[in-house]
Amino acid sequence: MTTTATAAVTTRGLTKRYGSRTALHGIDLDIARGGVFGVIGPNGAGKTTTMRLLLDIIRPSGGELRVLGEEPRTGGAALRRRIGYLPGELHLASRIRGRELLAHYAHISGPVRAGVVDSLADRLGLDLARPVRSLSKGNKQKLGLIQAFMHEPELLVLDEPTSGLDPLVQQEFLRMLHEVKRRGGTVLLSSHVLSEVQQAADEVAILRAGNIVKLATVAGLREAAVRRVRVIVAEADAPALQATLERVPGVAELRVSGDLPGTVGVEATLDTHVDSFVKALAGHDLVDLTIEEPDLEQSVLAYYDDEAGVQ
Ligand SMILES: Nc1ncnc2c1ncn2[C@@H]1O[C@H](COP(=O)(O)OP(=O)(O)OP(=O)(O)O)[C@@H](O)[C@H]1O
Repeated sequence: MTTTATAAVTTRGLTKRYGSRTALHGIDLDIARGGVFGVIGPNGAGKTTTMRLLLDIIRPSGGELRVLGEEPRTGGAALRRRIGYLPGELHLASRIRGRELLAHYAHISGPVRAGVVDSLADRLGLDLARPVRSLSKGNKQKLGLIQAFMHEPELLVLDEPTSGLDPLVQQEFLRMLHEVKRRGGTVLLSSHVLSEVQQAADEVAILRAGNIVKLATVAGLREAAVRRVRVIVAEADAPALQATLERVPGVAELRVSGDLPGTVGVEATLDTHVDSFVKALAGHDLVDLTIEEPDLEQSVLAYYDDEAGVQ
């Protein structure tokens, strides 16, 4: 397999079968270093399976896989120390305190700089003196995040990282991701929640039933997403305006109405750049123009659909 020295993760034809069930149907991924890569998809899409393969918790049934230039199967403890991992399901039932548990993890993950654990606990609002088993779901998740981040690994693999976190803590988590990026680290995170991926990630893979159905930059998704536009035009000829706007590429659901005296109302959806639509209105006297934020959720959900084409 040809891998670039800079790739954080490369997979080719990565396949995973559990008995007769195929969870991953040969996926190809290239995750460059120094960015945040999001994997989204419905339940059972294969997000957790992909992450567990990267960590060598499970082994592929076929295909090839490199993580930080190494094969997870042979990378051993040395490779594991370069990665921070937050599993999707944390089982923390121990009587020991958070601080002791993190000290135990630090033996496995490798050196942790002085002050890092306290600083992370402070930022996330976690009391490290409490027994782990007495922590709420959200506080357990914070402990999981600290153990993933504390040794400042080159690659963070985070399975549903914000699950159970309140919005303020989520904001702090986003700042932590930006800091990882600034120091040249790479983050791979999975989520059900598009808004989270949208805020955090540069690129996304949409997984469905073990296949990648879309690979895109978040900026590209936004550009291709449908926006709703509303315009009020003064003193226009409604049928003529309708005819003009119908010819604009990417316009759909067009409604032109002259209900109010002296003005014409226009509503439409746009699935391309707003430029040609706005230019088609030039020469008219606009009373109001509203272009809504693109509805990314809607365009991503379309890929969850059975009809969506497989890339
Ligand atoms: N240990 C296992 N044994 C058998 N089948 C499994 C096992 N783990 C996962 N699967 C199956 O593999 C498929 C992918 O599961 P996976 O947990 O990777 O999906 P996911 O995208 O993480 O889903 P979710 O969003 O629900 O966490 C599913 O059909 C699941 O039932």
